[in-house]
Amino acid sequence: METDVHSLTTCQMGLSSLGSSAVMNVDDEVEKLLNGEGLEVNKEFDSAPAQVQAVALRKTVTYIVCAVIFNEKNEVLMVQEAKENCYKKWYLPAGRMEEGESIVEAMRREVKEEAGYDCQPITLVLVQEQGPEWIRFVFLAEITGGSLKTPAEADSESLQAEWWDQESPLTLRGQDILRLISAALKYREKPWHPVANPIDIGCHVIVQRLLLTFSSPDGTLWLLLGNTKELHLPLAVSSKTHTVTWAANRLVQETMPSTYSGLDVNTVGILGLQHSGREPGRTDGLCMNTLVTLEHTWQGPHTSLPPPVENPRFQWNTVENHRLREQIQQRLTTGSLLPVHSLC
Ligand SMILES: CC(C)=CCC/C(C)=C/CC/C(C)=C/COP(=O)(O)OP(=O)(O)O
Ligand SMILES: [Mg+2]
Repeated sequence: METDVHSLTTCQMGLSSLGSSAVMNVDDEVEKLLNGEGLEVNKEFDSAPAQVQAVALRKTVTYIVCAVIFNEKNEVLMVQEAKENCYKKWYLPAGRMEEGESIVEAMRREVKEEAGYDCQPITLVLVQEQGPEWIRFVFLAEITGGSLKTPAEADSESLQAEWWDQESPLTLRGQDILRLISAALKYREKPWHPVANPIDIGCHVIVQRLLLTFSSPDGTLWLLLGNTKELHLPLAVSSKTHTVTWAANRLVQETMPSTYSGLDVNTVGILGLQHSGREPGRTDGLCMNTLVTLEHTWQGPHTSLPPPVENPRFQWNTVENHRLREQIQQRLTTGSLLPVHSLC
């Protein structure tokens, strides 16, 4: 027990109170992420599967983009599919990202091809993932030009587009889009998280940068930091066999193995999503900057403190900078973050 207390006392030196450049670096990283900015992805990861290979679009990863666009009557833009397996069924403008595209370019291309309109993103409203093989990016977007695709313009991309009042009967290609429409409508009615559009920073793998927090009952806020070279927010690479957000669990498992089974790791949402697809095979990855909470699943004598770190490459630090602490706590209590749904 003494070891625990000692290690925690050592760690109670706060970010700012240390005053070193290493700590300033973390404050700086946190500040940028809270502002929705990105950070370059260092190639040295803090947690990764045994083999880390660059992901390749359409080979090891499929990104799907999807747009929810409303008109002034709150009708939603729908497209009638031309593909054999869903012929004449209706869906949101959506499709697979192509090599060399950014996420926004892919979304705009799909809307143009399938619905006839030019558009621009308002914000991402939802990211869904089924592990690193399938990730779907859902935008709330608005029209900037073009015209509704008519049946006379039918081609292999779609048969036509229409505005749907969401009540008239319509044969849908999949019920999955109802959740996407609701997410976009909720944001349109009340923008409940800051605008979150992709940040143009390339990465070769699918990785999470973690703002991994522990909150003590007295209001102390702790961050788990990597300490190799300089203190930094940990980077956890996803593995093929799990959901993308499971990488946070692996990092906790590796860092606090004795207590892991009594801990709850919860990815609350995304602060920013980094991607640049310009160099196929080299920048097909992405980095999700996520806000994650760690909690004890039961309450006991020592559960007001973060679980002891058993791996020398990591440490807990308290957030001493008041402004940063309040901002993180506010984002945690209001849940004002881009949601990420892990579907398997
Ligand atoms: C993470 C997650 C929810 C993944 C599953 C998404 C999903 C329902 C995939 C199946 C359908 C699919 C491949 C849509 C792509 O759009 P499309 O078939 O319209 O592609 P295209 O326009 O490029 O032909
Ligand atoms: Mg499509």
